Amino acid sequence: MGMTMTQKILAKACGMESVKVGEIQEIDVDLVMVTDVMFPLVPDILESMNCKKPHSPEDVLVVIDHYAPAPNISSANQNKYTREHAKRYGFNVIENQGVCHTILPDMGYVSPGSVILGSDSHTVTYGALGAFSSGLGTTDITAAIATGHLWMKIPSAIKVVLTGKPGDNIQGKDVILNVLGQISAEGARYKSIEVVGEGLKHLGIDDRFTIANMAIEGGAKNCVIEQDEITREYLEGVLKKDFKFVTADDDAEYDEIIEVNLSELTPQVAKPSSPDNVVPVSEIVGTKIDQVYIGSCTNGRISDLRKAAKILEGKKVHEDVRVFITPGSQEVYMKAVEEGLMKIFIDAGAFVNGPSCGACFGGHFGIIGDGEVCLSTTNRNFVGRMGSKKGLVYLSSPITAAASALTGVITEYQEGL
Ligand SMILES: CC(C)[C@H](C(=O)O)[C@@H](O)C(=O)O
Ligand code: SF4
Repeated sequence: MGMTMTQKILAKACGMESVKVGEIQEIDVDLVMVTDVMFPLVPDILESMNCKKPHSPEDVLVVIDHYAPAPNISSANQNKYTREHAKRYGFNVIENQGVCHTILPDMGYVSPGSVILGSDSHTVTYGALGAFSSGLGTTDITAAIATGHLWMKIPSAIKVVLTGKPGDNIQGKDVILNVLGQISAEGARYKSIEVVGEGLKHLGIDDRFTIANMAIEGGAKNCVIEQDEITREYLEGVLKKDFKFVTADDDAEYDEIIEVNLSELTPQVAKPSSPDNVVPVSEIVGTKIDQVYIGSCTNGRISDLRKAAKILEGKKVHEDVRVFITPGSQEVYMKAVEEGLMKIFIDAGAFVNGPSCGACFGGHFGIIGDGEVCLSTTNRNFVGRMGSKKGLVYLSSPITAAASALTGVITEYQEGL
């Protein structure tokens, strides 16, 4: 029986020739990432395990990104605790560099075939480069920190085949929203989503990060995207070591195969209050919005900002709409400054934040009030996700978000808007 990409990675990580769906295996972990939200639990759990010396502290990254810069005194104290204890154990602390899932790949921590576990559910993002990556609860994460390995049930897989060529107003966000609409928020529970097909060659690396990032919104354990020349070019720019692509066997088994024909795909939007509540943008054109948010680990990368800037250039955002731009990382921020994108945003009347998780999870930098409607490029639109429980969040691509920022209502972008 052939293996999927995920099975191949996990087989290698547990030193086996092959693994089967449903088996429980002990896998070696290459990297553990913990954010400021969960890290404060780690020292006590390590104590309770009687672990004085974690397995390999140099392979543990503690990223302070959610409540960064600290928006209030309790976060400031929590971050202080995190810094002190992370350093005591010898972990690497990364702060104010941006969102974990944007910075880890760009810093060269992710390679095809590597096993990365994170305390954050969107750790699935790294599968865009052919890694096995998954978000876990803090107890499991701490066990991996303590021992360097973890038990794992080998997941079955859903294959997503991308065909055709997308139009200019289509981004990775439209692809994954469409997939979520097809499979539902439960559809991939504890499964891998493996994305393949000739349509991939039209999707840049940033689009692929967006797709992998939102696999968790379908309940997926992980997501692996087929690697190709686009992956190679990106990895050659960030990795200092050799890497080898992971491929699925021709006779690998999938629970389900779904197809997205990119030629026919139109801009998609997730309506409140679930990321799988997806309709084409055209169905809800004209819905009034109070705020537009462009950023997060889903859509805070440079190509996202470039696309938004192209639409906003020389224009003014609608007078009734607040527009927040939150780059995913310092690196993205700097590039955007160098390319003149920030000037375009500010001239258009948008507000630019420093890189952070920001308002994505209702933390700070633009949360919404009672009855307000936000069109956001983030990944979740649950009740209360971006602030008030009486607010509503719609999810879209940066192109749709930028077009809507100009009109004050949900808008399908067309040339010449
Ligand atoms: C706050 C944190 C636990 C959470 C996650 O795990 O995903 C956050 O990053 C999110 O996007 O909801
Ligand atoms: S940007 Fe949003 S989705 Fe991403 S890690 Fe931060 S809070 Fe979670």
